[in-house]
Amino acid sequence: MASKVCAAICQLRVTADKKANLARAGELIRLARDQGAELVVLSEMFVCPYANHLFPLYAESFPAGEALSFLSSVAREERIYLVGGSLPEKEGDYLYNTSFVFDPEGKLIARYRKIHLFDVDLPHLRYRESEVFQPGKEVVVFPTPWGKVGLAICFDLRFPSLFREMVRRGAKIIAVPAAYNLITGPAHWELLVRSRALDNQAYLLGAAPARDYSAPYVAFGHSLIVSPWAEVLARAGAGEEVLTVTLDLDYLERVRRELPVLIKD
Ligand SMILES: NC(=O)CCC(=O)C(=O)O
Repeated sequence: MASKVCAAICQLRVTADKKANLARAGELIRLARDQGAELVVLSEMFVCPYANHLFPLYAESFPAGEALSFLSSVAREERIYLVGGSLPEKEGDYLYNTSFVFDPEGKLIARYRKIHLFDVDLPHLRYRESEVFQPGKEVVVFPTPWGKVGLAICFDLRFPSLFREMVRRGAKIIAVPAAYNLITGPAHWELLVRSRALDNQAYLLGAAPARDYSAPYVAFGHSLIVSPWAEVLARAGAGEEVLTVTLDLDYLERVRRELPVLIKD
């Protein structure tokens, strides 16, 4: 098993034009590849603005769909493991907020449906993802040459037991496509990503979209790559950006050995 992997997050500005979003995602993924990335993560809803009324219009049913075929092709062309952020997935009569993962052959190797839907009633932010999406039911980790990678989406970050379950199943790296906002983002985003890294002694890849004040839901930005010691290894600003960091799995094993909290759980 290889002990080092160059991981990247592509923080892109999402527009209402799906084709343009895919083209831009392709450019940023190629930029990440030029910087050595072998594992690339996109944000939650990288294909469409984050808005309940739009999700059904952009939904795709595996294996058909523009975004799904784009993800598979770019993973194959660039020879990367690609965590395709998330997109609205349609199966039968139901929609899910789903992350699809492709391997360097372009083959689908994992599919995670967001378990904890974003239903909140804050003074300046009311959101009800459950009005359009069904919650997922399955915890997902997938194998890579560097060890197992777990998947969570955005609001899931607030539910530590999900992360602990991924770690029980062997996850060393956890990819979190997300889209925090200007209310909860400044207050909680970094704290949550670092907390989940700390309590699971895992690498966390928190992938956000770039901020766009003209969007119906203004994303916070500030994608993060955090170490098993909860250090921020890379932090994006609010605009478009590619983050790349080499993750050292021997270091992770050292942290878990020297501070053995997981085995006592
Ligand atoms: N899309 C989401 O799940 C947003 C989650 C969020 O902003 C939070 O505060 O949690």
